[in-house]
Amino acid sequence: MHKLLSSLIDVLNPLETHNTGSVVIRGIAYDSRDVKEGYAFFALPGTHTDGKRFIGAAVDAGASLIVYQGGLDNIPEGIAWIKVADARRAMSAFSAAFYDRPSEKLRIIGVTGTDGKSSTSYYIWQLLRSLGYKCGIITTVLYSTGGDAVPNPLRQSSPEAPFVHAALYDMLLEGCEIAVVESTSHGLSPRTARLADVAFDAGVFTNITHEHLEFHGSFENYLSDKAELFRRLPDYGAAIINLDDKQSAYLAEQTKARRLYYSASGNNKADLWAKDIHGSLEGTELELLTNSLSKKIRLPLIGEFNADNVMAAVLACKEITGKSIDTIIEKSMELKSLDGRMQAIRCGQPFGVIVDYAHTPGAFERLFPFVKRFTHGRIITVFGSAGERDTEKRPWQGSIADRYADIIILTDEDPRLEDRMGILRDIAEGCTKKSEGKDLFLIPDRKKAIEHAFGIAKKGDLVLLLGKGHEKSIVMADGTIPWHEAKVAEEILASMGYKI
Ligand SMILES: CC(=O)N[C@H]1[C@@H](OP(=O)(O)OP(=O)(O)OC[C@H]2O[C@@H](n3ccc(=O)[nH]c3=O)[C@H](O)[C@@H]2O)O[C@H](CO)[C@@H](O)[C@@H]1O[C@H](C)C(=O)N[C@@H](C)C(=O)N[C@H](CCC(=O)O)C(=O)O
Repeated sequence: MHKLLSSLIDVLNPLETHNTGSVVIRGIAYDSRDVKEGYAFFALPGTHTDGKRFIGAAVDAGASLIVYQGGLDNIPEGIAWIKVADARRAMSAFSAAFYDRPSEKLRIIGVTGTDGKSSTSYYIWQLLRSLGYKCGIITTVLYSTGGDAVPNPLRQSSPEAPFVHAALYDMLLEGCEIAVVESTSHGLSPRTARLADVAFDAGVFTNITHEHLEFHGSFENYLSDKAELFRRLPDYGAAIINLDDKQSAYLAEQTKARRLYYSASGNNKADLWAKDIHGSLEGTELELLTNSLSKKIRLPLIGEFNADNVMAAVLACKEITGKSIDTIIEKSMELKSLDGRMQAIRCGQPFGVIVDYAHTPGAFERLFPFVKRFTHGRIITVFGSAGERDTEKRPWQGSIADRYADIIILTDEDPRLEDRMGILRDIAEGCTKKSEGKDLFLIPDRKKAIEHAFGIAKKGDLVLLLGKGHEKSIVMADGTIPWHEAKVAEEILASMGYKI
């Protein structure tokens, strides 16, 4: 694919331009290591370094255009360059234009919230497919441009704008009508502008609790960044809101779109509400109600919180397709859960093992009381907290686990450049009822931590492995190591003599 720069230049709102006549653009990169012949290189300011330091490398790799913000000491000769006010914002607009604004030709459903975004997105995608629609999906866990979903190749949930628009473009080429885009607060934030030029038709809000305050600065900013999805909806669009969340009124005020509410707590002011939710480690039974319908269903999904996710998905599908809610609810009984989300590991061992991605206080508050109800023995939990991310949540995670778990084993999640033991000590501050060495263990090496958990687990106990879920790596100070929590758990069980 290629385009003349002259057909794209206006969307950049250039402050200064140089050599921009008859330049051909063949792709877009924000990392010099990804630049190929004819690419536009966006030099982005970063938290660790500045993209402008890599302009030389981008030129050597064949870049035909450099876009940057702020001052530049060595302006390269013999190449086109454009100075803009905000390089990330410019990259978003440029990416949308380069790929012919694919989001305007698809019906786009954005899903935001602290917890449940990926599952809800996946349920919407599955429901749409079972209703006969061809659709794509971009989530933390998986990704599809029209065919079967494959694991997300990136470590980002909301990827950078060039990836998003390229994926939406591929979806159109493959004949998709609808796309489901998991929309994180990072992606929606004007500071990253990753989703700034995606034309959403419907937005789903799952819930909001404490997370990513290292990035947003305050809960108010975090909430406001999430609300960006709702501000951006057109008046003919649909805003699907969890009525049970404290921020539902705020979210509703932020949009001119039609508002639809769901409630898992049985609030009949909602458009769709649930009652008699009974979960077990096998699935979830509940009754779904609207003003004109009541339907008892069984979801093959573990975790009562899935009632919220499924109701959100049902309403989103109804709004985007116009199909009857009855038909959509019927299809929800065949939904599959995401890899690493309440995934039971069964290798014949006498204790239970569940792998889940829960890594926020909100997710802990939902998960622990649920599993406690079905566990006759002890709860042994293994988890950590990400380095260089929200530090305030660490003791909070510890105190929730302290209330419900009998034994806590703290371990690496993604330490990054932080001191590994320091992170574990921060979490341990919240575990006031436990004593180190007795029912609290700090074992940074995640494999050793899981081995320890399995080693002490007895018949009837439940071992909860939290925080990694589907993720395929652990980010350490000196690089990334491959990881697959479910496989590691199975391998350790196999070494103990338990095999499927
Ligand atoms: C903390 C954060 O947001 N980091 C993002 C940021 O990285 P950074 O600021 O560290 O970049 P940097 O290392 O300083 O480099 C600056 C620039 O120089 C470039 N560079 C660097 C080296 C080189 O040799 N050549 C080169 O061109 C880099 O590609 C970058 O564009 O800019 C990068 C490029 O745009 C992003 O990929 C990166 O996201 C990383 C992967 C990340 O982990 N982001 C997380 C926090 C995130 O966005 N998470 C949310 C999930 C939220 C949720 O769970 O709800 C998400 O949507 O994924």
